[in-house]
Amino acid sequence: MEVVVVSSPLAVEECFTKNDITFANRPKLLAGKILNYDYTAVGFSPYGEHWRNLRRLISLELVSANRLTMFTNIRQEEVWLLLKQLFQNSRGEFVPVNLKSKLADVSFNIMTRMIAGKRYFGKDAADEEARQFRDIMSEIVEVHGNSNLGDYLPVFQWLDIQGVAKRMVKLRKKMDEFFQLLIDEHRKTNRNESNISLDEPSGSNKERKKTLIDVLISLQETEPALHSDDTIKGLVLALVVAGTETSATTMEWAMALLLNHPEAMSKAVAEIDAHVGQDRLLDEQDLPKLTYLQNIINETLRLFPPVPLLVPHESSDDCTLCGFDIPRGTMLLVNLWTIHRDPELWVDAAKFVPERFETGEGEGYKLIPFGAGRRVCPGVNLGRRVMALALGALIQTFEWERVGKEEIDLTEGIGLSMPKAKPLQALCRPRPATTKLLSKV
Ligand code: HEM
Repeated sequence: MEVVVVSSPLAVEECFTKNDITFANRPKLLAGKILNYDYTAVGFSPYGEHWRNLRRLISLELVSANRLTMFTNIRQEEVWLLLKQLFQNSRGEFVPVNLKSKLADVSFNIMTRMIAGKRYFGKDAADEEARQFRDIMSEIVEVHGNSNLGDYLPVFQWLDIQGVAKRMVKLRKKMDEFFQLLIDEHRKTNRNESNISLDEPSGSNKERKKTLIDVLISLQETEPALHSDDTIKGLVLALVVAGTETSATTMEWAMALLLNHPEAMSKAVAEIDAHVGQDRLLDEQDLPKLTYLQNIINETLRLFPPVPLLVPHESSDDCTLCGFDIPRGTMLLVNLWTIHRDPELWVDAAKFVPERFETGEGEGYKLIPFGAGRRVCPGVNLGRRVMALALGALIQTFEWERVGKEEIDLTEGIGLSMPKAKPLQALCRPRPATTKLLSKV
């Protein structure tokens, strides 16, 4: 397979405007072939029209305005739980916090509660089911994080010298059984509870919740072909793979950058104090007013995009790109990392300057951390909400400091979504002005 790497905004624009239909496919990479093998509707699937069904389901059933509202309290509760834990640990003093794992817990628990009404991460998620899910997730991250040579050099496909294919086959079986049990459990509970309202907001962890799986099972009755168990499993897989690590790593990078730039942190705190105050916790309705906070997130996504080459695309037909002939079946990689740091496109490209977005510096195809065109990330609104809510709440209520005097090391590591090489540790203590507020959470 030929591979084309694009690293200029003009070429990106041509890919996702003139050639958007041609590049709407995904190549048959090993991860997609094996992990999604049985799931004919899976989003990452290159096959036929199936990805359209997955995107339709995500748009309508998870990230539509209605559904985002329905799941608001899950996002809010998970953020509050994090604040509560930090508050209890700190007892008013600066204490070290492993931010990487805390932010990952929030991100994963929000997603698994929306999907299945379950919390699988954190100290209180200690049962066997939670352990199994965490094992599956860490294995997915590991096998996806390491490139598979066979995807790029066909001779290695036969040899499987990295043993990736064997591991994936095993992992698929484990995952399939886990997700099937989850669906069966929901189906059984739904039968026993004849009158659950699907639009009723979800409650706390102890209550019966209306989850994405409930919604899909009910749709299965009316349109079985579009909502088979395989479709549901494929959707769950796509969401936990695509929608958790991405947000968690971005929040971790954002906190690392803020710790290295205390002036930006102070500005963000001042903005929150001005628009929200110190007598209540910020909520999602405050987010549109917090433009500096949004700029911090954009600047983080510019410097550390969690999907730095986008998910690979494939041409379904011959086409031309910037005057070059591109044959059908070519893999397209978009090098966002290079575009986002190109000194020809950005002033002080390597520096963390959230203010640059106040003057419209990121317009056009220069900043595309969520991709573009018809395969653009469908979770952009959800991801942005979760990140802004969690970061805003952490900044509003705690003072943050580096563990040592030296700057936080910003070296990138290897993983599913460009993680920090060294997990972020920081010191935090409640802000005097918000201690009373925290004690009520
Ligand atoms: C910081 C947060 C996130 C970032 C930076 C991000 C980024 C991306 C990127 C770059 C792509 C590939 C686009 C392309 O190939 O053109 C993508 C695809 C995808 N994202 Fe996200 N994403 C984030 C959060 C989420 C969330 C919260 C969800 C959950 C709904 C999600 C679900 C997906 C899915 C299902 C796809 C595959 C779409 C397809 O193949 O048609 N993402 N994301």
